Amino acid sequence: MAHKKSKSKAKAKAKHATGKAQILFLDAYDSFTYNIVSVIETELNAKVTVVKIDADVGDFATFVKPFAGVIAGPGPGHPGNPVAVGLIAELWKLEEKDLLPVLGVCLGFQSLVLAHGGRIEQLDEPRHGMLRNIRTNTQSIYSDMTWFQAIQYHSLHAIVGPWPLSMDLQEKAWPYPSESDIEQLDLVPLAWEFPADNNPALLGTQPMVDFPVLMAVGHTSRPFFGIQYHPESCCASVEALKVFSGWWKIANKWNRQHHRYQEMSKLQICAPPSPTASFNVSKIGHHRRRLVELALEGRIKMPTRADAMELKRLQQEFSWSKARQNSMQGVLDLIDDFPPEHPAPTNPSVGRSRVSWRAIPVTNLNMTKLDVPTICETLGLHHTEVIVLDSECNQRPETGEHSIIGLVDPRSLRLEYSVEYDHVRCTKDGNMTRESLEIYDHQIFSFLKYFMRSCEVAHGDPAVPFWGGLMGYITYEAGLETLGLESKFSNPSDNDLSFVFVQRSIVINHTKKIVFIQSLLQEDEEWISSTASKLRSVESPAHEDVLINEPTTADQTPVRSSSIIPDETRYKSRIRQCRRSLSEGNAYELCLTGEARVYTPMETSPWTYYLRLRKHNAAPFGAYMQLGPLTHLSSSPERFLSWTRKGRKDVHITRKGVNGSSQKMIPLTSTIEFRPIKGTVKKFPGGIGSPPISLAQATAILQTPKEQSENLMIVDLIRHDLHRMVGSGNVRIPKQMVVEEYSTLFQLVSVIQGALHIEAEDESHELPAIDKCQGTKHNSGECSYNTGIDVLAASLPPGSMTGAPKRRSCEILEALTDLNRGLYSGVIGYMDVGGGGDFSVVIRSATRWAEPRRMGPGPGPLADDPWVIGAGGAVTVLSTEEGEWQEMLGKLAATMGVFAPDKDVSGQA
Ligand SMILES: C=C(O[C@@H]1C=C(C(=O)O)C=C[C@H]1O)C(=O)O
Ligand SMILES: NC(=O)CC[C@H](N)C(=O)O
Repeated sequence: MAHKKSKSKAKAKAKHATGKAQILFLDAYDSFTYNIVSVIETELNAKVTVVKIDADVGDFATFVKPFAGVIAGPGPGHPGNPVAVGLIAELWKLEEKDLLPVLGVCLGFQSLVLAHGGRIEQLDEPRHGMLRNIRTNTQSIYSDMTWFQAIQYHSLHAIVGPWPLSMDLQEKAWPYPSESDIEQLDLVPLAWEFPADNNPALLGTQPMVDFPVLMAVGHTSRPFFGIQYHPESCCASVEALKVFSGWWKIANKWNRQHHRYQEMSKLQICAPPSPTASFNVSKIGHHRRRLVELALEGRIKMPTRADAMELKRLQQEFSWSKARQNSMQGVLDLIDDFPPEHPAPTNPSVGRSRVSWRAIPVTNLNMTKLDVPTICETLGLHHTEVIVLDSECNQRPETGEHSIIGLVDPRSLRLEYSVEYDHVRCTKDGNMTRESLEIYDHQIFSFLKYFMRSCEVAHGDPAVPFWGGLMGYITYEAGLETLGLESKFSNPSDNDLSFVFVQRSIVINHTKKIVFIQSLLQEDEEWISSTASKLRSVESPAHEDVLINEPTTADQTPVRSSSIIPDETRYKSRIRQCRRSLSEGNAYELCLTGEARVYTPMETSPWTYYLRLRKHNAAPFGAYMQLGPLTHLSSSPERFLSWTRKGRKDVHITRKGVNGSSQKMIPLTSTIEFRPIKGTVKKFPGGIGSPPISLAQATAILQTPKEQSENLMIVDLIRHDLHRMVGSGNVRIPKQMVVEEYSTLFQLVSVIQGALHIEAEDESHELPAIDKCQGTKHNSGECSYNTGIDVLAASLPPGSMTGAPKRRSCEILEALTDLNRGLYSGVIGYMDVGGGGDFSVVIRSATRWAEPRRMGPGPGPLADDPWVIGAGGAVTVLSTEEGEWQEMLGKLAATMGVFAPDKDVSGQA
């Protein structure tokens, strides 16, 4: 009894201030890291600290001491490459006295094997996103598990002892190896993938190897384990997850036996700053600011554990926060008439301004032709600067309910940014000021978050997704910057991000047939009324059934144009290079793209091309954008990311007060949604005009391992991006791999949603727990909160346009290109003053930039500036050169067709 008591005391001590055991995750820049973190935090009730493999952690043995265990994560590259594994290799060098339990996953597993006398070889047929039956020896980390299904993401495989086993050995009874084999080895196999367990009926394909592949090992004397597969993938069986609790049980036992808990409980975790921390805008919230003020005035002592360093840090943040407030005040002053009295950025709930709006039901107006083109043409918007997010065509309730027309005029405030500079250009009426990003952590998204927070508006109609706010675009290169990568090529226009503050807008609800005319300007009744009466004057067409598909000027045939498409030989050679990278284990999927250029004569207006595009290639995320040097026509089927305005959902979270008491609160929640597309089938295999294939035929093609694995990899990548921002256990997949039909293609679509709990710092009446403030130092970021803008910044560029793992994929693709992607592969959309946002992926689109010589005020692009049309597709190890080339051409054709090219000059782009 006495023995039992002391044991539980030790256990309790092991738990740190959060009351949870601490696990270290060494992240090898993978795109599945936070999916594993989520499983561990939810299944093991532990707190995970994520540290990059190249972080500066000082003495490694000292650094790992406070942790109850380590996960050595998956990642790109070879385990023998010190750069690929970084700190993971240090685990195996720890002295006996410093040992602690480790679970290696994939790359981490391979590193474990390599460090203990095993070999690493390349598989002939790498498996990326493949479901496999895996058989265990039912012991060690697998007690009670005989077999399960898991996903594999590896090109390399590990070999220990005399294996790989030949086919005939596989027939022998488990367990392998024999006792005598074990004696000579440091590592014993714990799980295998046997070809016989993975027959073609399960896989829908031939088994890829004819020998068993090692799936897990355990060290014979040290607390080291490793698994080759991915149990955390959304397509793995629930059974597969048990390995984590199996490992945790052993880890706890080992820690107890080695009296680690007593020591751990005395130690502070000292990890480099968290990658999950949100941008600085909210880091110093209202109450913390007050706290610092009081401390500075000497009226309070900083609560326990807030030492002099912490106070100094807060003090600095405080002064930077003041600087940001001043800078933002200057920017807000540029906005006409809005808001009348700026709310203090730290307390936006005070003095929120109102949206003036008027809703006009189409039926009341007796108009049957109030479609997007008609509205634009009636109001004369089609030949001016304007942003039209057009979801009228091919609508699905979940994507195509609203269209948004944002009016732009010279008095509108524009915010522009280039990755080359550390400032935002704020332009109004042709006058430009530069706001330094230094006080925003050099982060444009931090500036945007602060800006949006500063002009938050309440009291609009909750049924309208956009009341006004920023509309515009973010290029692929601006996305690369968020990953810490630099593009070799600069954007021709100098704008990697461009938003306009839209104060007058028209939102059309296509399902309910209501038009909302809205203004953020004070006393803008006159504009609202005159717009309403212009729309009322639209005459009903004689035939009502031609609404969407027959826009007025769509069939005006454009005059001759010429085009350049990517060079076949070069593109195919790039496909081969992608496949080589995949085989070497440097990536799991790579979204390769090419670019076509179309030269059109001046006579045909961009609006005419847009009308043709929306007619012939209708899509839920259509867009027409005339903004400064840019003209953009889009028929994108793909939502990148949307987030709802924050609202109270019926979820309770427990929050710790300063005095240690815990309180239940209903958090403000924003629902985040990603809608990636991966998997494409042409609808007209014999060319446009030929007989289409049916949905059932397309589904049969899209339900093959090639297409499904392509989609799965991106779903897992997005789950990771989202888990990282919304926290463990807050991500779900309401739709997985559903076939959707579009004008010229069938696509495989998944929907991933996350619940982002926004800590209501401003609304709460108590000081935030200082514990949480310190949390930012080690990974929690809990004292501030993330918003949709943080999720946007943390998820660019769109995973479906990069491949996985994202960062390494971008590097590989960058080396394979000789052009920047610009707006293609970027995103366009809006951030609403009410707090929501929605962005689509820029694909199936055409973009025309004015040459730099004509930049600045003046006309937009001229006719001799080419339309740039990007297209591509995901290359996996199952891709063929011809298949990928054709897929890219198919996607190009859908957009290029609207320019009616009569002359193709191949070979230069
Ligand atoms: C690269 C493109 O599309 C991307 C690639 C897809 C695929 O590989 O199946 C599907 C949709 C997009 O995420 C493109 O349209 O140019
Ligand atoms: N998922 C991983 O960790 C992959 C490990 C290694 N790069 C491979 O491809 O085999």
